[in-house]
Formats: sequence, C-alpha cells, structure tokens
Amino acid sequence: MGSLKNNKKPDKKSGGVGEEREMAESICRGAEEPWRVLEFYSGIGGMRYSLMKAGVNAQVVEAFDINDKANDVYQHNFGHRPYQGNIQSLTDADLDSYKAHVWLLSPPCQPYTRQGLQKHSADARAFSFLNILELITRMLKPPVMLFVENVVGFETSDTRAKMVEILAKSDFVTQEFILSPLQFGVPYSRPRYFCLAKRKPLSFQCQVFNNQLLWSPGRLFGNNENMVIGEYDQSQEDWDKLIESCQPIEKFLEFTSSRDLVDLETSSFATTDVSANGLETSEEFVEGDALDFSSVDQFVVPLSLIERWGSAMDIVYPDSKRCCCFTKSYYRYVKGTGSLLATVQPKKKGKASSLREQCLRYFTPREVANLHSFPKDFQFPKHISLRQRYAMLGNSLSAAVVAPLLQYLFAQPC
Ligand SMILES: C[S@@+](CC[C@H](N)C(=O)[O-])C[C@H]1O[C@@H](n2cnc3c(N)ncnc32)[C@H](O)[C@@H]1O
Repeated sequence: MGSLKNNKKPDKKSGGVGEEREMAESICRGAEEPWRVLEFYSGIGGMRYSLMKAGVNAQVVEAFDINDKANDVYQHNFGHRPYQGNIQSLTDADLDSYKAHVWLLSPPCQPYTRQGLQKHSADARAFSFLNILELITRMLKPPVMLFVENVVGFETSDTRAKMVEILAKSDFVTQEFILSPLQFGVPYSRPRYFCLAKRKPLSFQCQVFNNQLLWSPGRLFGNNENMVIGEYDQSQEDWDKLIESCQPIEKFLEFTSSRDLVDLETSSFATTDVSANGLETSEEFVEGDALDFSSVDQFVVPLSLIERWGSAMDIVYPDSKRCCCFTKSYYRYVKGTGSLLATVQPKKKGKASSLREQCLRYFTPREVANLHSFPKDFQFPKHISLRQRYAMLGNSLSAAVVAPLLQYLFAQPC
C-alpha cells in the first residue's frame, strides 16, 4: 500500500465512456486480481476489519485520515500508516492514480446527529465528503462500487440527497439500509445508515431493492449459518424476539466477575469530582500511559457518579441481550453515552435495587471492540490514553453489520 505523498501524480490521459465500460466489464468477468480499495475516513480501521471479515478478494491500496492518533492505531494493527491529510484537498488526478475499483467511506457524523446542530451539508465537516463525491464525475477511472456509513439522520439530510444525485449522474445504482448489530445476533444497539452503490453495468444480486431504504437484512444475505438474521418489521414484539435471539453480553466481556473489583468505599475513584452533566473530572482517568489496562479497578463507576447520575444510567447485566450504543464520549459522560455493567446481579434487576450494591463498572475498550465485532488481535498502542481509546471506538463501526453488507456489495449476480 503506497502513500499518496510518495506517489507521483499521473498526467491526465484521454478517456471516455467506452473506456470506463471496458473497465467495468473486465471487472464483471471476475478477474483473479483483487479489487483495489480506498478507505476514506479510516479511523482505527473498522471498514478494513469488515472487509477482512467479509472474506472478499480485496486489497486496501490506501487509507485516509486527518487524525494522527487514529493513524497510530491503524498503523499499529495493519502495518501501514494512512495518508494523513484533509480529504478535501484530494484531486481527481490523485484519486485516479490509485486505480481503485471500490471506495469505502465513513465521513464525520456530527452534521447529522440529533445532539448536533444538524446543519447537514452546510456544516464544514460535510464538505470533504461532497467534494470527493464530486470528483467522481471528473475522474478518468472512477470507482465502480461505493460503500458509505453514517448515523441515522443522514438519510433525511441534504447531503444524502446530493450524494444520490451525484451517484445517479455517474451511472450508479444505490441501495440503502438502516441496520443494527442486534439484527446480526450481537447484543448491541447501534443502528446505522448504509448506502451501497454500483456503477452500471454492474448490478446488485437483488435488484428489486434498487433505490430503496431497507430496515431489515431480510433474505438479502442468504443462508449463512453463522449469522442470525432477523426477518423483523418494526413492531416492538418483533424487536423483543430479535433481542432474545442475541448472544448474552457475558460472551463479550473480558472481566466476567466482580471478584477483582476494588472496595468502592476505599477506592480513590469513589471520591472523584463530578461536574454538572456527569462530566468526569478526575485526572486519574485522563492519561493512559500510567494506567494498567489489565486491571478492572479503573473501570469501576465512582459512587459520587452513581449518586448523582444513577437515574440517567443505562444499566445492563452479564445475561442481558442488549446494550446501548457506545459514543465517543463514553467514560467522560455517563448520560446517553453507553451502558454500564452491573457486576453483582441483584434479586430484582434495575434501579429498584441499590445501584451501589450492584458494583457498576464501565465496559472496557476491549469489550467495546468485542461488541463492534473487531478481531481478537486488534490492539491499541500503549501511548493511546483510555479516553482516546473510547473516543476512537465510539467513532468506529460494527464489523458484524458491515461485513455481510460488503459481501452483498461485492457479489455479482449469476
Ligand atoms: C466517523 S469516523 C470514521 C471511523 C472509522 N470508520 C473507524 O472505523 O474508525 C470519521 C473519521 O474521519 C476523520 N476525518 C474527518 N474529517 C476528515 C477530513 N476532512 N479529512 C480526513 N479525515 C477526516 C476523523 O479523524 C475520523 O477518524
């Protein structure tokens, strides 16, 4: 995988529709060569892990991210440092030089989140995404497949409308999904928006879903025995059944008992200061270098936080079949940022029993990675602090959802 910095930008050659069709047709014939993939907004590599999990014959030829810490993590795990720069500054010639067939993109989601200002395409963080999509219309060798991931809310944004317009203009057919790991047997609620796009003459296996937004994986993914596929509509009863069919949370834990938990009364964490909004202000939590991540002690929720924010906490148990989405603010705030684990199961679950006695702890970064269905060998380099780990994981994605979607994208109709 070469870096853009080292690549000489190619001269523009004459090309045209005929040449593009020829390229697409040669891809259709199923050459032995791997698909050449570009991973935009690569973060800690969730897309790349999903691609590996999907088992398709593909090679990431370059990844792009502006964040140096995320690039440290990516390099640590994949042995390649992504191109570190603003995606907005890429040109059509830069992108042509990679001769890539497939683009994977997970652009920033803040312009579309409910908590944000919802400025959509007017938000500066949306510019780079629309900018590179526009480049497709000017490229000599545009990609033939695209995969876009974002938050729920993106589907009603004007960015999505512009994306679909650009893709249609460039001869792409799209299929859109809103799916959660719960629909794939993982006890994790993280619904996300996905857009899959294929350039004609390529086509989807199930063309009946062209130009549609689907909320269920349904029969799309065939009879894969390793996947629990929910055939559910939106009723509460169906969701309850779906959740019941998920694996228990304990399968995703690295610390399974409360045995090692420190005595809350004597723990230094019990006296941690808490500001308004549940912001954890203790410096003891901030930097990773001095912390031993193999000990569960640092994940204990301080009593002061429980007393002040207990009513707003989402508490789950090892035998629970669902937990809430971990956001990038997990461990900094407790309200709405992800579930907390009760390590001592009371006779009566929930807030009817004393939270204090339930020994609440945060999920560890490894456990969040497990719930994202990352492989066991995924690791953070030592210098990445605990907060940074949670922040990067919160920005990442569920490989359990993305991998089957990628398999579906890459599959050619018979
Ligand atoms: C939603 S996260 C994607 C995370 C990624 N899919 C993963 O698995 O970790 C968005 C990423 O895009 C990066 N980013 C945002 N704007 C960028 C830009 N203009 N150029 C390059 N990278 C950018 C951020 O640093 C962040 O890592």
